[in-house]
Amino acid sequence: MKLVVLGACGGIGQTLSLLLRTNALIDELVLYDVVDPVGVATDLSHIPTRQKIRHFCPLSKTDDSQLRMALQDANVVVIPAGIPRKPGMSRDDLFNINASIVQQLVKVYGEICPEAFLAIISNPVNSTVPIAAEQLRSQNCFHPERLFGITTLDSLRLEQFLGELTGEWDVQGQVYTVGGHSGETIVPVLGNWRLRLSPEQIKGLVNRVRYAGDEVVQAKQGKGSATLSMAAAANRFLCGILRAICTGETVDEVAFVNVSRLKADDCFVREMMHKVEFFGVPISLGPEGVAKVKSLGSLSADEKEAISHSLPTLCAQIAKGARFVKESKL
Ligand SMILES: NC(=O)C1=CN([C@@H]2O[C@H](COP(=O)(O)OP(=O)(O)OC[C@H]3O[C@@H](n4cnc5c(N)ncnc54)[C@H](O)[C@@H]3O)[C@@H](O)[C@H]2O)C=CC1
Ligand SMILES: O=C([O-])CC(=O)C(=O)O
Repeated sequence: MKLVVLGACGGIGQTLSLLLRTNALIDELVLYDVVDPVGVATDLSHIPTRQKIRHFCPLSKTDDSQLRMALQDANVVVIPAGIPRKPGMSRDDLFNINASIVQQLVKVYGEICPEAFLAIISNPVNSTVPIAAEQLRSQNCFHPERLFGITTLDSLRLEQFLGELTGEWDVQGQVYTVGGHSGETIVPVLGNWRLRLSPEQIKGLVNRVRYAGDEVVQAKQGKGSATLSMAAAANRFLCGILRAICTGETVDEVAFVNVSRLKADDCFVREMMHKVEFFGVPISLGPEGVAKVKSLGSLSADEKEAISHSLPTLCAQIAKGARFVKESKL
């Protein structure tokens, strides 16, 4: 199993690579960054595992030969490349820089390893994932069941903040977020836990999860956004993908995916799939990618309303990503 990290020298990339270094399902870990990853790779290579570690960096601003080599025969590709926010910025403010970074990396992915699972971390996720999809469509190699925006950090935060309120932290899978990855497009789904909380507690919890990214951006005072918790979130998600590919088990995850062509059991989900092309949903993953969208269970009136409310913003951010690719000269 070969896993490639594109943007491996950043705050997320380094921490995530550390976590992946000890994953026994990975035979070859490849680090790629425009900043030479030789130091990070050498450092990680002293951690004893049978995993092979390799590193690549472009030879010049226009060189893509090293990226091509990095991606050769990849099974899983994760992209944390791109700039992070500073206080006062929205994730959408990152669009102008990160859109081109993601598009360029995905173009080469499409040429070299379009069958690999592709997981995108770079913000704004609500637009970078549609950018990847549109770029791959233009190359006739889009596999919607293998493209993911990683929104796991929102669910991690929900689990943690719920734990702080209830004293119960072992709630993975019982609560999660759906929708997108920005402000009001993040919709926490509380399942039976909503019965244990007062309306004020629910309101406070939902608001904290939605704006938890800002909490970290402000605390880091201009030195970036969440890196350590994001690396933990991406590691959780990638461990799920690796298990699904390597063991053939069906694995449950939540991710921002192209819902319009997926199977779903739930009629609420099916109805929503007609209104929006990409949405964060609970999914069952198999060795070929997303097998189906899982049911959202019984939603509260507020959760349903929040989902409806998220759709116009999400649709606009998705369309912005697709338009960027259609108008680009890449
Ligand atoms: N999906 C999510 O929940 C989250 C997403 N993020 C996003 O992740 C991204 C990365 O964040 P950090 O690691 O904190 O940033 P960082 O600035 O520490 O690292 C980014 C890395 O990307 C590299 N890079 C830039 N252009 C590249 C290219 N063309 N090819 C390869 N590498 C390239 C940089 O050299 C740098 O090493 C940001 O866009 C941030 O907003 C951050 C937290 C959560
Ligand atoms: O807030 C940011 O810019 C980074 C991010 O997506 C998060 O922490 O959720």
